[in-house]
Amino acid sequence: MSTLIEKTVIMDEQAIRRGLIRIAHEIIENNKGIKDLILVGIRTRGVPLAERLAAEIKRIEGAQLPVGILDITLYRDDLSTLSYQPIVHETQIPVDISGKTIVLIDDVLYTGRTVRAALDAIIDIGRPKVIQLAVLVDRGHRELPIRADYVGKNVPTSSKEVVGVQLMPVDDADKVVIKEFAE
Ligand SMILES: O=P(O)(O)OC[C@H]1O[C@H](OP(=O)(O)OP(=O)(O)O)[C@H](O)[C@@H]1O
Ligand SMILES: O=c1cc[nH]c(=O)[nH]1
Repeated sequence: MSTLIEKTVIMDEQAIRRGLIRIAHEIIENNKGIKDLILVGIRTRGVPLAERLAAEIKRIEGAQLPVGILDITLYRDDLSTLSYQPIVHETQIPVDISGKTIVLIDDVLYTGRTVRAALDAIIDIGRPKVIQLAVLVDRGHRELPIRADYVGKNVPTSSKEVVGVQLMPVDDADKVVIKEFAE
């Protein structure tokens, strides 16, 4: 059996914090303010990222943006082939999304299939004016025509590697590591 071992820390607590501060500024600048913006975190670790971005935007602009939580489990394109029973968590979007600008937030962008599922989940709820995407790490290897509008760090990876994001309070630290399977 092969195990995943940690190879390199590519973002520590400070790098994550700085990346999120930059993304918060970019979101404000790109949208010419924060009117009609809703931040939506994709479970699992998109949720603490959305909360941190909302806190940063509040620090800059003085207003709290609505923060939603999206569970994409039922929208996965491999749902029918899973060998286990997936746990479906609740989606919570606190406001009407019609005509609004949604910033979807996730920790890692890889094949793009999670984001594809998130787009379907959002469009089932309502018809936003615009959907943008923010990710902490873009590691490449896309299988769908999806790109992020805001990226904390672009990390070229081999397909044998795994990017592991740890974020409090889900995890007991804030860091991003590259892991690889050991024989
Ligand atoms: O672009 P993709 O190939 O879809 O990969 C990216 C997704 O993979 C991870 O989620 P995972 O399914 O491991 O669930 P988790 O966030 O609950 O850990 C990560 O959090 C992204 O959501
Ligand atoms: O490396 C990867 C690929 C998908 N999802 C992750 O969290 N890490």
